[in-house]
Amino acid sequence: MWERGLVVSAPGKVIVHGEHAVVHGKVALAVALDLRTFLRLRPGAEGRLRVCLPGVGVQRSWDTSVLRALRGRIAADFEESKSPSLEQLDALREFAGIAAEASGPDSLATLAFLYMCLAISAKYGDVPSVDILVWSELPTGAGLGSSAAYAVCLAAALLMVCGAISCPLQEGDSTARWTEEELTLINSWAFQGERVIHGNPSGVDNAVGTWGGALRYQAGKITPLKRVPTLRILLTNTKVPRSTKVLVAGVKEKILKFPAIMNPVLDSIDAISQECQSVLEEMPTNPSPEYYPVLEEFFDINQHHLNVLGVGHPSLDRLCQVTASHGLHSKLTGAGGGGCAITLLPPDTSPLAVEAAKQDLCACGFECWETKIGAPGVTLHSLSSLNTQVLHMLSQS
Ligand SMILES: Nc1ncnc2c1ncn2[C@@H]1O[C@H](COP(=O)(O)OP(=O)(O)O)[C@@H](O)[C@H]1O
Ligand SMILES: C[C@@](O)(CCOP(=O)(O)O)CC(=O)O
Ligand SMILES: [Mg+2]
Repeated sequence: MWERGLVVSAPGKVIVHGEHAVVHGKVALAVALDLRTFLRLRPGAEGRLRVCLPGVGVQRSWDTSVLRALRGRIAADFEESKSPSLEQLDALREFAGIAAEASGPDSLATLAFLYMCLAISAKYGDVPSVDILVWSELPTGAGLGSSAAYAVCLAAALLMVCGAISCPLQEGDSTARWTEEELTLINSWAFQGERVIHGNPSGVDNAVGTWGGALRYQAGKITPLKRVPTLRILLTNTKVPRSTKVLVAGVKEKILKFPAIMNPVLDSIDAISQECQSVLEEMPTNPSPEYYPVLEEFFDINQHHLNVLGVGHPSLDRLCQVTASHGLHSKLTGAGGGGCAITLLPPDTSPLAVEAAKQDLCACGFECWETKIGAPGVTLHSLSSLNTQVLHMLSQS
């Protein structure tokens, strides 16, 4: 089974409420999305580690002996609970030929890969001779947690290859998942990968990528939501690029500059997340329209708060105006500054209104699609269980 290769996948996410505030210890509600990142793991040439990341234009390979020597130089103490140090990241940048100020997707993805590979192999085994290819259905840098899905896939694959977690797929199985204990380890290492990419992540994205479903997240505490109704959600990508790292740093700066003004905003976002959780948990599985106005008001209020935090964007204002003109309510999701927004589609919305809203959004140059939420977390797949598009994308090298 291993000779032919294995595939690990992890879902993206939608933050319903609590983005940014969650970095400062407040509550966030997040759900896994039915768009996934896939990682193909194959035995490589002896003594070579190869990584191919077509989504960010990276194709690199290294001698495992060279990586082992580098690991020896920066080993300090790699732990799943310990942040990558500035010195370690500088050494990895120098090794990979990445300029100190480089923050492009290719640089961050290579850096996260090298960090996770060296740290995990230092703790659990040897630098593996493997070929790794990562391909994603998720847009990169659009607020849907592509960085976390990437880090979760890498953590699961590297921990498995180093023997720190089992390979749960039995002959004949199409998919398999790991035990709670193994998932906890995957999540901790994925968090370190997110740290390389985001600087100061809250951990909510990697938690959803690992566990899937719908959850409440606060300061590292993950609580699955008791009941989640079937909600119809329209996802719209403004296609305006932005970096989570830069936006998170901007919010921190604003809080430090105006604590008395900004902290109440964070508290209010926290209250929205908590109220929204109560409303969702009280809703029946297929809720009738009268449950929706309060959820719509929460969207509107939070969108204003996120603008106050400085993570809005004219494209997002436009998006909210377009959907409002069809009686629909939207808010940004993820880091903002462009990227994606979510629009609630109550069951009594006429199909014509939804179609008209979609057309107007597309006319703005945005891309939108309806989505299912609550997908499974990190999963191991047999090759034969994957659809042809995924197989095709994973066969490039
Ligand atoms: N498929 C992928 N392959 C490699 N790296 C990826 C992939 N998807 C995301 N990344 C990494 O994650 C970064 C985007 O993360 P971020 O700015 O947090 O946006 P988001 O998580 O909202 O998509 C990219 O710059 C890249 O380094
Ligand atoms: C802004 C934030 O709350 C979510 C970022 O999500 P994304 O990277 O934009 O998908 C940051 C975090 O929670 O780490
Ligand atoms: Mg991210």
